[in-house]
Amino acid sequence: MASSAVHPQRIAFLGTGKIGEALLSGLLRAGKRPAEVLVTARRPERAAELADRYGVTACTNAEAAKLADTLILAVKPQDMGALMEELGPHLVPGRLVISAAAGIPTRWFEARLPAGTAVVRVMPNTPVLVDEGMSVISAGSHATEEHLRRAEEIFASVGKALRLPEAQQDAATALSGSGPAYFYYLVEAMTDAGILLGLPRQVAHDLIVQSAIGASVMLRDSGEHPVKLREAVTSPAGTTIAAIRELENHGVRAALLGALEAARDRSRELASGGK
Ligand SMILES: NC(=O)C1=CN([C@@H]2O[C@H](COP(=O)(O)OP(=O)(O)OC[C@H]3O[C@@H](n4cnc5c(N)ncnc54)[C@H](O)[C@@H]3O)[C@@H](O)[C@H]2O)C=CC1
Ligand SMILES: O=C(O)[C@@H]1CCC=N1
Repeated sequence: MASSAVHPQRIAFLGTGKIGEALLSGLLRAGKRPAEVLVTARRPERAAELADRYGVTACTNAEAAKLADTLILAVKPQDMGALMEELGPHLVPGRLVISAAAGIPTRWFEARLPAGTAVVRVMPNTPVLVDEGMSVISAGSHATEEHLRRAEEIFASVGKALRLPEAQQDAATALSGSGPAYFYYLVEAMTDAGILLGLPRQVAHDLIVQSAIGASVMLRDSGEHPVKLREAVTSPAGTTIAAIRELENHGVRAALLGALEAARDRSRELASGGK
C-alpha cells in the first residue's frame, strides 16, 4: 500500500505518542522527506528522541503552527483544549488542521481556531505501522475537496482511506479505530485456551496468529461472505460446531454488539474533550 506520492508540504505532528509515531513512521516509509516533517511532544526528551530516530525536526507547538502547512493533532481528547490554547494565537490562516482524536467534532476545533480554518477529522488505526491502516476521513465546514485530497494522500500512503460523513465517525471509531484491539484480545484469549489444552505458549501463539492471518487474507481476497467462510470450516457433528455452540451459549455475538455500542457511546462522550 505504501506509495512515494506524498505531497511536498511541511507536515507537523502535534502530540507524537502511539498513533502519532505510527503515522510518522508510515509517512516516512511512504517517501515523505524527513526534512519536511516536524514533531512536537509534551516532554522535550521525547521530541529529541523522535528527531534522533527519524531525522525529523523537533519544535514547539507554536513553531509548528507557524511553519507547517498541515498540522496533525494526535493528543488525547482530554488534552485537546490545552493544545488549542497553545495553537490558536499562532496559527497562520490557510493551514490544514487534521485531528485524529476520538470523539471531538470538527465544529469544536473551528470554534477555537482562526475563522475559516480548514479542519479534517480522521480516525486512523495502529496498523498504519505496517501500511495496513484503516482511516476514516470527514470534512469540517471549511475543508474543500483539495483539503480532503491532501488528508487522503497522507492516510492512503499507510493503508486504506475512506471518506464518510462526520455523523458516522463515532461508529467508525468503534469499528476500525478500536478494532485492532478486539482482535488482539481474541488472540490473547485463544492463546490462553491453547495453554489450557496443554500446548506450550509459543506454539499456541503461532498457531493462532497464523490462523488469524490466513482468515484475514481470505476475508479480504475471497469475495465470500464471512458466513460462507465459517460454514466451510464447520463439519457436520465436528469440532468447530462444538466450539460455536459454546460461543453462542455465552452470548459472544451479543457481547460484541454491546461492546461496539459502548465504544461508540464513549466516543460521543469525548465530544467536548471530556474526561
Ligand atoms: N492509539 C490508537 O490506536 C488511536 C488513537 N487515536 C487518537 O489519537 C490520539 C492520541 O492517542 P494515543 O497515541 O493512543 O495516545 P498517547 O498518549 O500515546 O499520545 C498522545 C501524546 O500527546 C502528548 N501530548 C499531550 N499534550 C501535548 C501537548 N500539549 N503538546 C505536545 N504533545 C502533547 C503526550 O505526551 C503523548 O505522547 C487520541 O486523541 C486518540 O483518540 C486515534 C486512532 C487510533
Ligand atoms: O481507545 C481510544 O480512545 C483510541 C481511539 C480509537 C483507538 N484508540
